[in-house]
Formats: sequence, C-alpha cells, structure tokens
Amino acid sequence: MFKLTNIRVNRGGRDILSIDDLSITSNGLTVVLGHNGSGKSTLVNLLSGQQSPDSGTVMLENQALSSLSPKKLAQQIAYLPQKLPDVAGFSVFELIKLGRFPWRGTFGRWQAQDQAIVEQCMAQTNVSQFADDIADTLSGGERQRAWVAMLLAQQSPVLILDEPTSALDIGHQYQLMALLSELNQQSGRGIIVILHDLNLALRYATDVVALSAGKVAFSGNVNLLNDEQRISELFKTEIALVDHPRREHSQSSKKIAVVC
Ligand SMILES: Nc1ncnc2c1ncn2[C@@H]1O[C@H](COP(=O)(O)OP(=O)(O)OP(=O)(O)O)[C@@H](O)[C@H]1O
Repeated sequence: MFKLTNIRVNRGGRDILSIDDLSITSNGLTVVLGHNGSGKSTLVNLLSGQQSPDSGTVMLENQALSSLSPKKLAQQIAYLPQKLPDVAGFSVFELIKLGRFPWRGTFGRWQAQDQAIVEQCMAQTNVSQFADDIADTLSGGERQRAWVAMLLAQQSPVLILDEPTSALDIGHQYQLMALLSELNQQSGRGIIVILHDLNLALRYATDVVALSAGKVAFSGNVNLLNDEQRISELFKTEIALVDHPRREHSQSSKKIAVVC
C-alpha cells in the first residue's frame, strides 16, 4: 500500500499538488486520471521516488520512500517517464539490459537468467525483431514498447507508467494494457498508470485516482467511473456511458464512455 500524508508540492508560488491523505493499493492496477495539468505526473513522480514533496510523506509498505537508496528504490519500483530520455547509440537489446542493473552487484556478471528475462520481455512487448537496432531510431510507438520492455526486465513488484500508451496505435494500446493486467493478476505486480483514455481505464483498471486542479477528486474502486455525472464533472465535458455491444461475458466493465 502507498500512503501519502499532508503532501504539498509548490511550484512558481502555487500548490500544484495538495493531498491530505491518500492510500493507493500496491497490488492492483490503478489508473490515474484527470484533465491536463491536474497533477498526475507530479503525483507519479512522488510515488516513484523521482521527486520529493515540499512537505509530507510518501510511504510504501510502511517505509518512507525518501529512506531508500536509489538501488533499493529501483528494486521496489520501476518507473517509465512521460518523456523518454535519449539513449544515444544504445541498441534496443542494450537498452532493455539496463533493466537488470538494480539486481547486479558492482562486478556482477551477465547471467543466462538475465538473458532469458530480457528475451522474454522483448517478446512480451513485441520488440524482438528490433533487438539490434539503435533504440533512438525506432518510431515513437516502437520506442515506447522497447522502454516498457526495459521496465518489465527490472522485475520490481511495482510498476509506475506515465502515459505509456500515448504513442501507440490502437492495437498496441490494448495489447499493452492487457499485458499489464495479466502481470497484475497472474504475478501480483502492482501497476500505477496514467491514462487519458477512459475506455482503457474502464476495461483494465481495478482502482482509480482522479485528480482535478492538484487535488484528489475521488479515489477507490474503478466502479467509481461508472457514473456519468462524476466523469463528466472530472473532464468538464458531457460524457455518456453506453453498453459495449460485445462484452456481455467479460469480467471487465460492460460500459464504454462516449463524448456527447
Ligand atoms: N517546475 C514547474 N514550475 C511551474 N509549474 C509547474 C512545474 N512543474 C509542473 N508545473 C505545473 O503543475 C501542474 C501539474 O503538472 P503535471 O505535469 O503534474 O500535470 P499532468 O496532470 O500530468 O498534465 P498532462 O495531462 O498535461 O500531462 C501544471 O499546471 C504544470 O504547469
């Protein structure tokens, strides 16, 4: 469980994030939603330990994130930023190999097990065919998938992803979310993901944190999204929920969101 208490993040003289008390399950698939500038990236920067709050504490399983060394943090939490850094000259394989770094000692040798993990992660994200290509030469969506593979190779119990579907075509968006959902359900990994697509959230999330103007608008079970008035207010846009024509036997939400 993540627990945030008395959080304030102030930039340019204003509180861009202000949270008195928020708990987020670390074994669900939690989607972070909200309008542009509502504070989603700021929140996940805190949850991943990339940034410290100006005041307040962020705890994961009763440990303050600020007390963990970078290596211990990386063993607990894998984080994918919204803006992917350039990795000049690295092949896709070399990039994904970096995911194993937190698990290797100072003189740690590359083991057969590391190789197997990297190959499995490349297959899961459909990037095996790019293994020898220079990572920065891939298309935006291919690059995003290669970075997700690196994140998976880290094998941390919690994955935090900032808009991982933003550059993906519709097929790969659903494929990636299905993979994250499978990792959550079958290997118990906690996933926290920022999305702008309500339908991906309705289909795959177990929990939601909705932000508005730097504050929590609502949080809890994903069923909170099954309320037209609530989601319309969140996005300041009239949204209707309608029955999905072919999801009658699915375990996920049978509703889809459409803008009126
Ligand atoms: N260093 C900074 N200085 C001033 N303002 C900042 C700074 N960093 C973030 N902000 C502001 O804080 C607010 C929240 O930013 P954040 O990136 O967390 O929003 P977001 O919900 O992730 O937005 P988006 O959906 O557009 O990615 C925005 O209004 C942003 O302009």
